[in-house]
Amino acid sequence: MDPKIKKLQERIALAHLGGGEKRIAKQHAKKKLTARERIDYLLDEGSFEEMGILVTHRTTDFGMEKEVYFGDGVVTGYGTIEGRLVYVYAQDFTVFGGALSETHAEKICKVMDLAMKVGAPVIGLNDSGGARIQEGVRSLGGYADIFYRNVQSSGVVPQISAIMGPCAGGAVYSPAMTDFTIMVEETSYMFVTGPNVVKTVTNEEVTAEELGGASTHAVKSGVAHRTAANDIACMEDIKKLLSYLPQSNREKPARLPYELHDEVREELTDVIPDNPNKPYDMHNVINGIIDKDSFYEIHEDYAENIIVGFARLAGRSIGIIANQPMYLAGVLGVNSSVKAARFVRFCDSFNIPMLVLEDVPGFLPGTDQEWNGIIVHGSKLLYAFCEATVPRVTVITRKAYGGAYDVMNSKHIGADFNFAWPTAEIAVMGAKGASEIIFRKEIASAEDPAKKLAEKEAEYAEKFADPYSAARRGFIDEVILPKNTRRKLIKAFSMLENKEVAAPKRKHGNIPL
Ligand SMILES: CCC(=O)SCCNC(=O)CCNC(=O)[C@H](O)C(C)(C)COP(=O)(O)OP(=O)(O)OC[C@H]1O[C@@H](n2cnc3c(N)ncnc32)[C@H](O)[C@@H]1OP(=O)(O)O
Repeated sequence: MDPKIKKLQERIALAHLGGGEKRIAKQHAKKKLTARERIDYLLDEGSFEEMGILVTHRTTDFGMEKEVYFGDGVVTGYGTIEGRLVYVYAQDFTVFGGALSETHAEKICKVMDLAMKVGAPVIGLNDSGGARIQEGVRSLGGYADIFYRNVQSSGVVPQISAIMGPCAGGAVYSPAMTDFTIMVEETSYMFVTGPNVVKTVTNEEVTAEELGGASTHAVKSGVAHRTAANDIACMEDIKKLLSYLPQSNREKPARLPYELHDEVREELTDVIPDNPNKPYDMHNVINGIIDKDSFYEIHEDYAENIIVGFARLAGRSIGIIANQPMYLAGVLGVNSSVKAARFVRFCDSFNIPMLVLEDVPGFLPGTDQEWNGIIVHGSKLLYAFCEATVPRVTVITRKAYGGAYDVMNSKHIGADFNFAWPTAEIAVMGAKGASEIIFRKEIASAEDPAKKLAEKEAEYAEKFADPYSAARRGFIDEVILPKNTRRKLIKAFSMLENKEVAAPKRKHGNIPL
């Protein structure tokens, strides 16, 4: 063989070996795939084109010149998923524990820059011990170069992070600034400071899993949008998520071919209980409206009083934001407001129409909420809806009370089409609370105050606990039968297909943070 060709082939073979067979075996023993195996599962077969396979680090401190690996601990390049272009980087834990060096960061930045120029998603498969300790500040600079690009790319191309091993210290901020973070159960963790530092500083004893494992971040902090049982499930999940998204903010999401045959859904007729205080599962409403089995939920186990996720409606990708009466009666709180606001902004950035399903008795009262800033956090959701210019449709299924009525995509803040079911109650507050305030004196001076309260409650409910007062003013465009909701929404979103809104000229708004 030509020695020049042999030299190239040897280098490529070495690059494919990463940190060597022993370290690969260690990675497998931890039930983790290697960087290259992950890319193989993620991309269409044979579509991966690697970039920078021969890059090596430039460090000579601490004897590093003797420890050099082709690729320098990260596999980068582009390929396709279901035929659509994506850029990918996968950190290779077998090389210096996937630690990020100056050159490792340069490789990541290169694909991020290309993604911006071309307009295609970036997928980061993170598995790293953090900053390459031997490189000091050069490694920190590399992180900052990535953070800067995360922000420049935000709202331009979708960015998805999979956490498939350690992710600690400053390294956590790149995934946090991407659009979606999916964590692999039991083999991944994310924290700013690990259990040892926590013990030293606060004397708290906590395991890495408790502090920053997948379930902690999916349930308690909301840092993880989804979790996956293992590496392969994680790759499948990324593919599914991408199917709802456009390539960039310059496009609309792809519409799947769909033959209409099931627009009337009788199962929605009885979904609302007779007793207005009885909970029901809003998932039943969602599934009663969307294309079969198309709901992809985000933050499923976090702030469960609101549901957000993607779905398809006659093949069209939509974002759904829905109050969940099963949890805290569907009230808006600090966490649910932030969860929904972030999702609304994502949908708006990427031209994904939004459907709001509303059953909200108001904001969660209490010192905990007030002291944790419900005023600021609740206003994030209001702000996010107000600035959204994508097609926006609301269906009020039951309660729409108080300020929460305004916030949940009311007509007043720019919604395009607002439907209500006959079971809707659109009012300042529930009939009991309202009667206790406005008829206080009458009730107190009555012979039987409880009876009087019940009478007044019924009177108030009769007057306001329905959709008609709002419909008379045009705040509701149409009161519809639940079974026709799907049909009405398909038509409304189709009518809104070419919606355009000219935004005022400004650098950016100042969303309350
Ligand atoms: C932006 C600011 C930051 O990132 S500050 C955070 C800096 N990073 C750290 O403090 C984490 C240091 N590493 C660790 O604690 C452990 O290696 C972790 C990540 C927990 C993994 O443990 P374990 O699965 O047992 O693997 P291990 O320790 O045997 O490591 C595998 C090989 O990787 C290396 N490694 C690891 N981290 C780094 C790093 N940050 N810089 C350079 N090398 C690193 C280890 O030395 C080890 O190498 P080798 O395979 O034994 O040759």
